[in-house]
Amino acid sequence: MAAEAFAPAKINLALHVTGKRSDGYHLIDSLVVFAAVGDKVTAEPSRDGNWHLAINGPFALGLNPDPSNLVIKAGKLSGDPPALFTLTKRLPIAAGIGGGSSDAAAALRALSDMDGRPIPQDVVSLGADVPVCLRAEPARMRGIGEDLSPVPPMPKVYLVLVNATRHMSTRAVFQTLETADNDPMPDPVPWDDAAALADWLKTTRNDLEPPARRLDGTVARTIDRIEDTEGCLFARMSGSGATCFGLYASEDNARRAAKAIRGFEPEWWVTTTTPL
Ligand SMILES: C[C@@](CO)(OP(=O)(O)O)[C@H](O)COP(=O)(O)OP(=O)(O)OC[C@H]1O[C@@H](n2ccc(N)nc2=O)[C@H](O)[C@@H]1O
Ligand SMILES: Nc1ncnc2c1ncn2[C@@H]1O[C@H](COP(=O)(O)OP(=O)(O)O)[C@@H](O)[C@H]1O
Repeated sequence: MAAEAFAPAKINLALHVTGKRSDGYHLIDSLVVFAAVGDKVTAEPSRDGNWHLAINGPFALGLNPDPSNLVIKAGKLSGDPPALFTLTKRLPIAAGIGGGSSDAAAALRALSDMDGRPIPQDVVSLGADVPVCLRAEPARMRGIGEDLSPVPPMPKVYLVLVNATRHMSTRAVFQTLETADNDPMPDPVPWDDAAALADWLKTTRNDLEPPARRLDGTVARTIDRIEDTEGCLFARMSGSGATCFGLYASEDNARRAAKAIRGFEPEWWVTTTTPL
């Protein structure tokens, strides 16, 4: 029997880099939320005993359906029997919104729903973002991504996600970071409304934004476009970029902002969404 799982976009509302491990991985302290926009992964039993992947959707052409795909890697980590996956790729690739990690987590969920197999233990071996993507709920993420703790509920907010459809290498952004030993994120506090969340975010950082801005000039342009829209309470880059988000209190403002940005930049990926 086939099983389907949603792979929501992951957004790092704040991301402090607080250290570096001896293996080169960085310690982070991040407020992560998930959005109602995302990919879809379907799993069904394989007829020939091999793992298979078919990819469709608006960003399908950017990916190869081969063993390097995180969906297949997740499947193999979960063990036999193999499955046939179908991935509907709606999120831009290498974009700082965890598309690959969220697909891997969705593949594990779909397999588990398909035949009851357990979710494997060592999911961080698939990618630092996979543990948080398996939970797919607001969280404070520490360590390299394996240390998760709950945060106060999100207030009603509207997000506009904007990507100039440029791939950004996570590895290159971490390598361009000047200082790894930075202050941790302040403890999250209950946020009454969108304005309170925006005010709190102003006391935080994304330490990967300065190196990403140095690597790709479209990051600054993307933030400028978002900040110029009416009702934008806060704008920042997510993860290692290059997707940036704008935060709004009203759905109308978010929709109008997305329309205005699309008008200026018709080639960019622009979407309105809400945190899950
Ligand atoms: C930066 C973050 C923030 O949520 O998100 P994205 O921008 O990828 O969405 C994540 O830490 C990314 O997680 P993920 O994309 O799974 O990274 P991985 O595949 O494990 O690592 C890719 C490369 O990034 C670097 N890396 C990644 C995570 C980390 N905590 N420290 C690192 O130094 C390493 O050079 C590694 O080889
Ligand atoms: N299913 C997948 N979706 C997206 N990227 C994938 C997938 N499988 C493997 N990758 C590779 O993982 C890398 C990171 O992609 P992605 O997870 O979209 O970005 P980010 O980590 O910046 O959020 C890309 O170089 C991409 O080729």
